[in-house]
Amino acid sequence: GTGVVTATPEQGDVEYLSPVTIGGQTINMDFDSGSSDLWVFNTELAAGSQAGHSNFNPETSTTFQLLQGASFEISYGDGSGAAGNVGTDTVNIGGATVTNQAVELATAVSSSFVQDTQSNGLVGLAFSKLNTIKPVQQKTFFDNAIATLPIPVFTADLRHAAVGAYEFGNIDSTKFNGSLSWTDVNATSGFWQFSSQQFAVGTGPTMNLAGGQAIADTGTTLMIADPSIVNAYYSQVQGAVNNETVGGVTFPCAAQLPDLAVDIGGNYMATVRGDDINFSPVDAAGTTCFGGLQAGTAGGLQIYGDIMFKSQFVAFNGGNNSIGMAPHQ
Ligand SMILES: NCc1ccc(-c2ccco2)nc1
Repeated sequence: GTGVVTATPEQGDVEYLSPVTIGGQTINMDFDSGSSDLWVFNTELAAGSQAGHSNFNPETSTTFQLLQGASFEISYGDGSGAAGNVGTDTVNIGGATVTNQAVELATAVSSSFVQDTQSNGLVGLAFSKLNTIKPVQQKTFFDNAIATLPIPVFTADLRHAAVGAYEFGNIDSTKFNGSLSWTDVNATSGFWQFSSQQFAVGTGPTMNLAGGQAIADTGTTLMIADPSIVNAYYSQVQGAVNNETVGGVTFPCAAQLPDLAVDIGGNYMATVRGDDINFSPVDAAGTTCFGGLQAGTAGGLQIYGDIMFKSQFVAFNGGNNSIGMAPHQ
């Protein structure tokens, strides 16, 4: 069957939370197309870490089974991480159900996760080759569900400061304008990765980024692009500066931000709305704002995170390893 759940943004669109039912217990979690572990806050965690969270209780789930001797340990690009034990249980996401899903019970989580009491774990939706469970790697929810879905797809419909949705096994064509543009994905790295070699700032000329590669990552808040793109973009924004103290580019909150179009696999130019690149104020007065577009390393993998998803409806096809995109309806 299919499954559909809400995707509710935290304050400031920092991340999006969706209800997941594990062994009959419903817990709000962060769906992350940039990683491949499903781990959850739980009653095995130290009380101080559990405080304020929804904690899965494996003892009250009649379907939970410990996976003897299995463990996980994951660290993310933002320096956060989690580690712990592993079991299996029935996981139901909006109706799409997997009866023997690996559920990773964190016994240690980094402080940024503890402090984010809205989020109680991650559902990894990248390729299973990135799963960190040892000694035997386990599959993602999507990998386990895919054969039972009417079509081998999940979609992300993320919105600025509004409730969106994740859907499994169906593409809701009322959620986007026109037709989806499809692009082959290179799954070698385990990410939903595609070439992204051209870009345009506002109504300006199309510019080249030879060899550019990017991933579609719902678990990253911002859009991390090559410095050449970031410099070209903010050269068009009055008062934009690289603010070392704050850790990225800031500009006056009143600035008029141009749109940014980026190439998706040579087939489609995805336009990211300028308004969404005005991410958040850094000062109480709301005078200086932090950019939703920030620089990665030159020539490195670009990370198209939630800033892009707020402009584009995205379908992830695990049947033929492709990604479909179109502007939101
Ligand atoms: N890209 C994976 C990811 C997702 C969320 C988080 C996170 C840290 C604190 C709260 O959430 N870190 C990394």
